[in-house]
Amino acid sequence: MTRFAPWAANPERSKGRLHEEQSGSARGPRDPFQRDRDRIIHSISFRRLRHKTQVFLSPDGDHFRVRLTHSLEVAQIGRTIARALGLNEDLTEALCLAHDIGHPPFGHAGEEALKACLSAHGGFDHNGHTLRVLTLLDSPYPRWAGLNLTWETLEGLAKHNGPVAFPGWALAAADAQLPLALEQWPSLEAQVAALADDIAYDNHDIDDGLRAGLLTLDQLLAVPLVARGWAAVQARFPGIPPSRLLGELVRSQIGVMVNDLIAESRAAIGAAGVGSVDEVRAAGEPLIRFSPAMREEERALKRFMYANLYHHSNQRVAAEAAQGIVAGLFANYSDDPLSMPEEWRTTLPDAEPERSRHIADFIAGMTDRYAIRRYGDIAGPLCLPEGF
Ligand SMILES: Nc1nc2c(ncn2[C@H]2C[C@H](O)[C@@H](COP(=O)(O)OP(=O)(O)OP(=O)(O)O)O2)c(=O)[nH]1
Repeated sequence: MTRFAPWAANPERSKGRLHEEQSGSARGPRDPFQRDRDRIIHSISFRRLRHKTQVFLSPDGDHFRVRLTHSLEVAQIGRTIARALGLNEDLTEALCLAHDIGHPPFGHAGEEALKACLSAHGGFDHNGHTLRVLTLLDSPYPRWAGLNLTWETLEGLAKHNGPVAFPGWALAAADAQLPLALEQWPSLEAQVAALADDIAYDNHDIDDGLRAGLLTLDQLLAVPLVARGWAAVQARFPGIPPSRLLGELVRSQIGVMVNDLIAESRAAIGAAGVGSVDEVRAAGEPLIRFSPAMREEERALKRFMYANLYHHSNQRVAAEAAQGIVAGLFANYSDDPLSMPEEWRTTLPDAEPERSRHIADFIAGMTDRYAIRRYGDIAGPLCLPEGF
């Protein structure tokens, strides 16, 4: 008897890997999606996420999220939703853990800078770069480049934001290697990973924003979802000082969003009558979703967070400095490739666009602190603005 609902991705029916591998029990009794999850956890690019920006650049404070802790929180939320809906938890977890592996140093600021550096050579985006890292750059195996993940894991990462009409350079290259049906919706496991991502950062960014002193509770109460949650928390804990209730506010808001998503998605799956993952892909709409009311409230929360935290003046100044570092590294390595480490300079292609892409691959793999160090080697000691 199968352990999964009929609409779940079933490892026994995986479409397989680009390079055939011997099955067998030599590496433990694990199915293909468990092995993908484990490959990601053991990869160098996953470990580097511990020093990559989530919101706060190269944070000094040990309590702020970075891409690694964010990915772990996404995976926790994703597994909860997957289990409630009878989905494959291992595939969901693999997708949640890997979804940000393509992020360059300094988060969105670093991404914008690399996009500009590569504007004449196909651009840069972190989702496409995730595929490039996992299919080409991170290569721990003797016989092929990349982690040789299953089709389902690559599909889910390629379509993290749904069907892709116009794949960017890196995604198109991965799709040419192993066609990923980019025009279709991905599995429900991938759809869960995408919304678990939103639930995680909507909430942990509130927590970090308050901790950093860039957000205040009074400001946040202008957001209807938060105001309702705060009233409920206060009613449950009368007489407790507000500072002791902030953690409870964030915790309970995650629960409210997760419960809404599970109820709405269960109803959507039932109404669509899908009986297989192929029918999920052909459904023509996402079946993992918030209720219309929660979707509106979540969008309002995001608008608030962009205006008040992500684009806060402190953040903007720090982001400009980060962009200067990434652009400076790119310009330096373009002019003087010999200043790259041996493994990068000896494999540098002569012709464009491969040459610039190679330099961008090196920079995108850097952690925040490594990028700061390399830039310091080139430009001398750095005076970084507040917010770094
Ligand atoms: N400091 C700062 N953080 C930002 C900015 N834009 C987004 N973030 C943060 C907020 C969230 O913690 C996180 C969301 O970005 P992600 O790359 O993880 O997700 P996004 O929805 O942008 O793309 P994705 O779903 O991965 O395709 O990054 C920004 O302009 N400045």
